[in-house]
Amino acid sequence: MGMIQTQNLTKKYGELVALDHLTLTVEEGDAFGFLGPNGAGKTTTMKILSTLLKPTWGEARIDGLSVGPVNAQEVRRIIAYVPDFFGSYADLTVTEYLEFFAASYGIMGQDRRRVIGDVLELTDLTGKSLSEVNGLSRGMQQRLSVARALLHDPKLLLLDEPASGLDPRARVEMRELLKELHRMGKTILISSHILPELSELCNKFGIIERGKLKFVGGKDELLARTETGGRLHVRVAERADDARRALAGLSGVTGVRVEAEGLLVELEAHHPETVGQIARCLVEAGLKLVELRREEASLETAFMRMTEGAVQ
Ligand SMILES: Nc1ncnc2c1ncn2[C@@H]1O[C@H](COP(=O)(O)OP(=O)(O)OP(=O)(O)O)[C@@H](O)[C@H]1O
Repeated sequence: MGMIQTQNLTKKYGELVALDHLTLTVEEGDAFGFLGPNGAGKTTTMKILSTLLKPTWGEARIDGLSVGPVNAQEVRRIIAYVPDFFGSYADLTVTEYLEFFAASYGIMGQDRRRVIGDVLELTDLTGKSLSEVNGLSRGMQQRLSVARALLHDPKLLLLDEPASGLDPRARVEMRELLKELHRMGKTILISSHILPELSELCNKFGIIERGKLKFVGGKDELLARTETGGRLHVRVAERADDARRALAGLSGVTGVRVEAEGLLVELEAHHPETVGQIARCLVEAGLKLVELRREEASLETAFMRMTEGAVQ
């Protein structure tokens, strides 16, 4: 049984079909990257899953429970929704803000103090507990949103573009936090329109465009679906020229260039086994392999091809 299961989930805003028969399963423990251009239907999906919006048609289940008015309270106990905006909270301090939400979940007294201490530590905000929420940086506000979402110890986190508007350092901090939550066993559904943003965290991806699911699968499957294979960065301890000669003859390799950082290997098509063949070839040639890395940009290309850049 999946942690999230949708069946023909459809949402219309008047004539506009924002979500078109979305059938999707996210297993318990997955970090699922939900990708799509602006207006694809990601927020609509998350809002339906978090009981905030009624579908026009179709069904969604969370941990086996049908999402709807009957189970709304139970579903809300299982999930946490982190929207892509942070509201304004007058002059509340970080602790007051968390106390407010903890109280709304019925967490009281000693428990409340302990839980708030725990989520502040996890999100690295302990030092900010007395600061005013409105004075925090955008990165800290996003982490505080996650802290708030964790108060009731949900099984499933629904995160709508949590990295949007963050500077590079804050993005890294957010990513590390989400990786930690995944390691702790939380199931994560995270949306973004930037693929490299998710490629490190997620074990599964779904691509949505104009409300329709275009693809579901792992990173390798995503790459395999595209026409060109992409590029690999290969570094050997020494004798880069010998490595170039050895790899140039390999089937599936269309070009090898020696660059300042190492070798750039162009592949005809992506097969997961090509990477293994390259490693074996270098080792058999007596070369010391230091690094073998797929160029992330090729994932970006995969995404562009898959969605054809069409936006509503
Ligand atoms: N309340 C609404 N009324 C009318 N149309 C809406 C409403 N909410 C969303 N839409 C439309 O539905 C479509 C899907 O929107 P949605 O916000 O789900 O997309 P998204 O993938 O989350 O995009 P973004 O990356 O921009 O947040 C868009 O065309 C949007 O304009």
